[in-house]
Amino acid sequence: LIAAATDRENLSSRSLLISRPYVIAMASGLGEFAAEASLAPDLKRRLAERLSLLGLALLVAGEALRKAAMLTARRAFTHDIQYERRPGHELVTRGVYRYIRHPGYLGWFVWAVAGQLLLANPVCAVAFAYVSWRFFRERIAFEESTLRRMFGAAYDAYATATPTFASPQITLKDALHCLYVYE
Ligand SMILES: C[S@@+](CC[C@H](N)C(=O)[O-])C[C@H]1O[C@@H](n2cnc3c(N)ncnc32)[C@H](O)[C@@H]1O
Repeated sequence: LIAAATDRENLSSRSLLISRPYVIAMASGLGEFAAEASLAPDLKRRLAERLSLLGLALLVAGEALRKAAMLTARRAFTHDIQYERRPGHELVTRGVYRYIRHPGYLGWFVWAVAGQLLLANPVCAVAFAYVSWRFFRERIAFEESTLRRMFGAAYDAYATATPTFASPQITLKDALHCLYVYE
């Protein structure tokens, strides 16, 4: 509905973001839930008591952040990464984009992991976090190379002043190394 309201011209069934990897990921989540609930129901209940409320809160927060990003960027929030600057495509640095680069991706990331916490699925929660973090790290690196070409020094200044969550410069190995060194 928000995609229809903000960028009706480019609306298609692809706007629903339902791809093969997405269906496989969701099926894995349901599979883990069913397997654990039938093999170890008590453990699953205890896990759910600890994780489900947190999962629900994060699910709502992630979804709200993504919707806020779409409503802020409007027509700049295209489904596919743009290679060339379209007429009217301005650099968005207001609203949620003031606090973080790629709030839409962060919202999706939080929403995806939170769904698995809500289901009390430890294996899929870790797997979703790892796979989607890697995916966004690569996508952000590519998207930012196009944004730098389109907006030049203005994008450099924005990127210097505003952090992002899956920095193209930091790998998971680097992040774990920092945790190990500074713990
Ligand atoms: C699916 S949208 C995702 C937007 C952003 N990465 C986010 O997570 O909120 C992808 C399009 O957004 C555009 N885009 C990303 N950040 C932008 C910004 N700060 N200002 C203008 N356009 C942006 C890119 O050119 C790309 O075509």
